[in-house]
Amino acid sequence: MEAVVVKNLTKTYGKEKTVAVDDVSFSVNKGELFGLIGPDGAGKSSIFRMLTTLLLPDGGSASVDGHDIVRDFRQIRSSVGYMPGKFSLYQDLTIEENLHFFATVFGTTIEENYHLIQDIYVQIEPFKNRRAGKLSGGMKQKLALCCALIHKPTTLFLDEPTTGVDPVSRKEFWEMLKRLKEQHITILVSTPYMDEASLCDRIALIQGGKILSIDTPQNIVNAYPDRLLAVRAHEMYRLLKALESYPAILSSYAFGEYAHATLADTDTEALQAYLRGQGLTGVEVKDADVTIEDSFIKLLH
Ligand SMILES: Nc1ncnc2c1ncn2[C@@H]1O[C@H](COP(=O)(O)OP(=O)(O)OP(=O)(O)O)[C@@H](O)[C@H]1O
Repeated sequence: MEAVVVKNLTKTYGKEKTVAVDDVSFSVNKGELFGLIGPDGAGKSSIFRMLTTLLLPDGGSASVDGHDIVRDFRQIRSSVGYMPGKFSLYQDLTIEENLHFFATVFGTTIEENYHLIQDIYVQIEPFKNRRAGKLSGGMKQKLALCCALIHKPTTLFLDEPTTGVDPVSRKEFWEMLKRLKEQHITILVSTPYMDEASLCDRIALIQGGKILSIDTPQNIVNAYPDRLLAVRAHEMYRLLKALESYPAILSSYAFGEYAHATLADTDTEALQAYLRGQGLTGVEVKDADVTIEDSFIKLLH
């Protein structure tokens, strides 16, 4: 059963008609954790804002729980939860007041749906009288998630929930999402962090308003067409320069302490000899495990 269906959705901005979302189609199954993965400006927020009825599309159509995003905006607004990219809560209200406010707006109470937020809320409850503006990034994020959940949405839209959040809070946040999935809530999450892609059931890789690929993270990685090499030497900058000028090179880029490279041939011995011939020391060439980031880079070219 599909919770979200997007067909040829398009959005342009301004007189110049900058295309932010370009003929995008995908669907999300009920109870799925679906990720929109792409860099800043890829069009993720525009898609989420159209699906939550805050922005009108210029073309195409979409539905959430069978409701059309233009015609049935009222039903969608009462049934979805949305956590925008920028912190959107009332800075002058306390944690408890913010939560109470959101519950009241949706005609419910904190008590009625407390079971949904309990796991998350207990972590910020000791500070419930602190104003939202005075919270740390991780705490703000937890409060925003509680506020987006308090009316028991069927579908949750989380726009870059972990941007600017420390690594420990990021990990905790994804664990919270896993637990929410068990409550049968459909979750759409956007992120620029490629390492978070593997935590989703399925992902759409997006760039320049276009979807490059949609599949499970594992299938996307498995579809990588080339043999990927991890290459190391004592001097990274010189290594990258040498790789660029290697005759059989197809692609090369820095990847942590290694360079990742693909070749037109399979002769890694010849590559090592070439690099040593260029005066590089500490040369190591081995097969690399393909990551979503490698797949993304490949799809971009
Ligand atoms: N209100 C607007 N007016 C003009 N251009 C806009 C507007 N909102 C977004 N854009 C442009 O549309 C493109 C897509 O932006 P969008 O915010 O949807 O991307 P994103 O993937 O969510 O990235 P970000 O993390 O930067 O928000 C970008 O080029 C952006 O500059």
